[in-house]
Amino acid sequence: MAPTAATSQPIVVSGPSGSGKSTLLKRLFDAYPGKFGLSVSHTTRAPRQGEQDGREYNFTTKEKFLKLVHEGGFIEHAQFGSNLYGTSVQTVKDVAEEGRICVLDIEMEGVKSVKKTDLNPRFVFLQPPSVEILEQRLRGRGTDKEEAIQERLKQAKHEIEYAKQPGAHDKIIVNDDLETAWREFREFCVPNEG
Ligand SMILES: Nc1ncnc2c1ncn2[C@@H]1O[C@H](COP(=O)(O)OP(=O)(O)OP(=O)(O)O)[C@@H](O)[C@H]1O
Repeated sequence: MAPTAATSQPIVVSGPSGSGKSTLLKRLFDAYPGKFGLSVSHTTRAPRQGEQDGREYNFTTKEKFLKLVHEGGFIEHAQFGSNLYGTSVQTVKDVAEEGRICVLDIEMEGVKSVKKTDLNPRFVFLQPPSVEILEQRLRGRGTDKEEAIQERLKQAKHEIEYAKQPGAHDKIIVNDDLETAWREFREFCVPNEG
């Protein structure tokens, strides 16, 4: 069954690490069960506590990852720190075939690559109120080592610069007050619900 254009257009959610993507996506999925589906990314990084293969990520080896790259299996892939991350074409197709709106949670290089495909998604960028607040949130989350935090902050500055380019995103949401950000995010993802 072919979904209608309005329902099949994927949504690309991007923003620096720690900008609140997971927080807002969790709310969205809880609020609208069955409506959206995440494309599960591939990664070569080790699972964090509580993460499940095939749920947060498809955890894989560097060798298998590179094989899929050669086969043209990724929409986008990028290296962050010493780890590879990617979104496979197949996982996006899998979501659409289930009749869900596919949500892609990807970073800047991925956003640029998706723009080269024929997926025609809508792009929303989550922006931290400032780099200082982003740093506080990353520390508060307690999942990253100092080196990783510094790497994420450096990358965040590039993402924020890129987001300033006209046409980079359809919507920029500053995640200052969480409730305000949630309202804006929900309105973007589900435009017709008052
Ligand atoms: N508006 C907000 N005010 C205060 N804290 C927030 C807000 N939004 C998110 N946070 C907190 O900031 C931290 C980072 O948020 P989250 O893990 O959702 O980021 P992320 O963009 O998914 O990061 P990653 O890309 O690394 O997975 C979390 O501890 C979260 O609870």
